[in-house]
Amino acid sequence: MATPEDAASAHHGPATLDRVPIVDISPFLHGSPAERAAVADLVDRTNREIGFLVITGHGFDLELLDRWFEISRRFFEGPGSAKRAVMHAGPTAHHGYHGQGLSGLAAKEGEEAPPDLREYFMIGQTDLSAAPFRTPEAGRFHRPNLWPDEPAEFAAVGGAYYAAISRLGAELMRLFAVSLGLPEHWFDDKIDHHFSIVSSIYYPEQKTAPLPGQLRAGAHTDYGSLTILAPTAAPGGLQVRTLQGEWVDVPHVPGAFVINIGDMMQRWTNDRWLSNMHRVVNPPSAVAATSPRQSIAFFLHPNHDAVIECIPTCIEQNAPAKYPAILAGEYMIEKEAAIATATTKK
Ligand SMILES: O=C(O)CCC(=O)C(=O)O
Ligand SMILES: [Fe+2]
Repeated sequence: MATPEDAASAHHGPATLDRVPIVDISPFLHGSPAERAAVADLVDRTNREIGFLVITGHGFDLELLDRWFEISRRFFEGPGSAKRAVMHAGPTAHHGYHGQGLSGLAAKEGEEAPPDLREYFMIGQTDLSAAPFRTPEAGRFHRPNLWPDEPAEFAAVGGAYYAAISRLGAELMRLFAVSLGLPEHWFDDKIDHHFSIVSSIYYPEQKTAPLPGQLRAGAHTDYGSLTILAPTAAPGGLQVRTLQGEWVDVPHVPGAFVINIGDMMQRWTNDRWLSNMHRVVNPPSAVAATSPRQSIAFFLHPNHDAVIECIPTCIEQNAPAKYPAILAGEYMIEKEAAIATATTKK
């Protein structure tokens, strides 16, 4: 959203974070008020200055994560016909399989962008029987999932992952609330019928050299409130751009998640927090032909009818509210329309 240069001049001197911190959040989940406040303050600083953090001590079921990686890998390594059978239905219908596209993620940032060297599968809410999912306005955001027949456990494990990571997402929103000086439960009723997406991503081994400028994932920002990413330890990984303009590797810590802020959260916080640029680089050529990579992203999108307007604690004397109120769903529709325009201009 805002460029690092904008954010740097708005808020910071030179002593800003130049790497992604690793934060143990268990004192927030289980500690005393003072321990909770210490984690929350660190998270506020991190979200202002780099927009990315690596969290340990989150208590997530890592066996479920491993299982989902394994089932996903079998799907991606399986036959093309099985993938085509669950192809997503169109540019605004995300659920299902996405093959390598026509242009990369960086196209929406106005860059020339050859296709990203990846494919992915997107899952939304798995049980749409509750009333908030059944209104006419909700339909656009809550489509039925498409499930492949093979691997047989795909739907069960993918659905279990969606439910479990949604619970961690809600806990992190509580941590964010405290970090912003809000009551802990401030976001709860804004995410109780969220339209989040789990994206299981596969970056194949590279048998031929990438085109000039072609990456596993081009430089971009995420759109939602927060992203929870589980990467595998493979060469050719995630990088984030610091406020000083350097690309730095996001450290890989076994069993940890990478958390980052999306554009909606930057807007919600009146640009106090940074939705930062990141990308996935190619593996070194010596190992590229034998180095596939996987990651699993959870994009937390609040309720489609949540009002995104300047959070009260983010209005300061020298920072009046910058953006008009907008519904989270409308915001995403505007975003998708802008991206469609940017990518068809190429
Ligand atoms: O695979 C990764 O490490 C990051 C993927 C990503 O940034 C995205 O899909 O938005
Ligand atoms: Fe991303």
